[in-house]
Amino acid sequence: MSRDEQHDNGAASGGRGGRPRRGPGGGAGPRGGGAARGRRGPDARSGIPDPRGAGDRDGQGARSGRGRAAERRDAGERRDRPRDGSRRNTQGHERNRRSQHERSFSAQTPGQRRRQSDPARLTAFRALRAVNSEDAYGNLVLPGLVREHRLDRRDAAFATELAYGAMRWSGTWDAVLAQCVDRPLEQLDPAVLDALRLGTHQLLAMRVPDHAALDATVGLVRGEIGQGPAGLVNAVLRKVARRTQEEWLEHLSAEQPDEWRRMGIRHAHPVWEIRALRRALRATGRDPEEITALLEADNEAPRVHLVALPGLGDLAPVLDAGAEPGDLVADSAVSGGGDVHRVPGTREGVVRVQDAGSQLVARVLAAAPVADDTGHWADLCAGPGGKAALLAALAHQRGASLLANEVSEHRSDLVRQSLAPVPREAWDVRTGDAREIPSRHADAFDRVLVDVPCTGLGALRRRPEARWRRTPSDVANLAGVQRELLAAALDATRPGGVVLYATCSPHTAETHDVLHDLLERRTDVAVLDTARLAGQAALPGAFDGARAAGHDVPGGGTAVQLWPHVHGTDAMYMVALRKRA
Ligand SMILES: C[S@@+](CC[C@H](N)C(=O)[O-])C[C@H]1O[C@@H](n2cnc3c(N)ncnc32)[C@H](O)[C@@H]1O
Repeated sequence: MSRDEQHDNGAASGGRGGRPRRGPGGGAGPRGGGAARGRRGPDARSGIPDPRGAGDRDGQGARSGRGRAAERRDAGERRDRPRDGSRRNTQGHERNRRSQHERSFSAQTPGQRRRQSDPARLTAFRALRAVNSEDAYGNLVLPGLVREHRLDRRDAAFATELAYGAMRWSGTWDAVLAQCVDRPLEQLDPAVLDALRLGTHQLLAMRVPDHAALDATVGLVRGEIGQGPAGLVNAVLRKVARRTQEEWLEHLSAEQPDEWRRMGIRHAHPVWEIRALRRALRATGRDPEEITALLEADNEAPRVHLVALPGLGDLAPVLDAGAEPGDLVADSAVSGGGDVHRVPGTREGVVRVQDAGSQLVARVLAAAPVADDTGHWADLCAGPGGKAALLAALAHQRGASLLANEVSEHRSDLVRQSLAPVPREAWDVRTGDAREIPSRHADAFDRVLVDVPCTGLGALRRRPEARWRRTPSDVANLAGVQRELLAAALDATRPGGVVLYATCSPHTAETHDVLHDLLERRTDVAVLDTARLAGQAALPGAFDGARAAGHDVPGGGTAVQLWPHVHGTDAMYMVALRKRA
């Protein structure tokens, strides 16, 4: 199983978190709700991910974000609810009689009647603590905690939605909490603040009855932190519960000084990222007004894309098992749900989870025309190895071989693991700084992939906490190494060979500006028509009409920018360059 979706700077994974409910306008607000009181309108979505995907190690999200458990709960709810909208059970007794202004819920949730914290909420709490106090990656830490707490599928799905949801929406929930706590949030014990975020997510974005969210969160705090803070948490969450999600969003939005901040609240993204994403849409020829759709897509759990390594894996059993054929690249599929580790071929590593955008990157490099290809290919920034495995399999089919380089020892090990299913003669792994490669391998390779370390702003669906962790200074800090790695890639490429510069960030400082600076400095490089290469490497029609992904590059040639809301992939950027003879 590829782990390339799991790690920072790569097409990291995560997205098992459930998707927040769609807002009244169809947007993915944390808790849409239609009518003002409609916390759970008839079309509301549970936001609870498919429990069948909850334990997958790759970390990609369950496709629907909606699980059997939620469906069972809904089914129970529908049985109980007569057409007149009152809530009667099968014996006709009316239950939960409330005024129109009170909230109603259908879900039975883990620990609903327990006074102490239950394992699902404890798991979510520990995941959130690890992320916020130890800088752990949510999508890496949660699966281990789920195993440690021996959660069944339903509780695993609940814990996942709760943890990922609280991570994803923490900026918005903090704005809510700031109005309910009588002191600056920074003055709270960080563990208490995390518990409040979890409680708020249950109250505003999940099908958890108020009393259950309150009791369970207070019980959690009592058990994990102490009796003192339990009182504070109780009082604060009662204030949170006085408004619906939509009412909170309206209220907070009305206080914002401008549209950027309103968007930030409503779509749970930092303002600087919204500005950068909107700028990137415009720079790549798309309508900047697509920003809302993009932010909503970022808040959805990604569909689980699978790839069969060419010549090694077979998609037929995967499709027989319920997956759908992918619509972007050959040999790909979209999981139909369930535990991807049971998909035939995953155990052997010849079928693996990989975002279709990442698959396309490898295929574009392999498809670029190179006269007299001598079969020397390189991947300069290979860890953890997802693209390297696909490239090596493609190389093997052509009698070529891949040098997969990675600076980190640990990630080099992951690259080796990832490459293991590919015949050994088709690859080698080097551990070291790619910027040193030209000193030993100048003008050596026919095809070079340089998938640079980046902010990962194109992979926010997979990494629930990443958006709040990144800062504009990260962009500036990465600028130098991105330029140096691209220069090294060109120096390591033989005249006539091709370099593919790729990044899973659409930020123009990591895409357009890097390319622009290179073209200013070097005369030995020509930008290829990357859009055409991508069209040839992709399935027919993949980029037709509104799905077009290419845009012109100053001075000639094109680059490709994929988008989650358009292509259903990470926002991968790629541009192919020919080193002039
Ligand atoms: C975006 S990730 C690559 C993802 C990878 N291509 C895949 O598909 O699995 C960038 C990688 O570059 C590595 N890296 C960062 N600086 C590097 C350097 N100077 N030389 C080589 N690798 C570097 C990082 O450790 C990280 O593993």
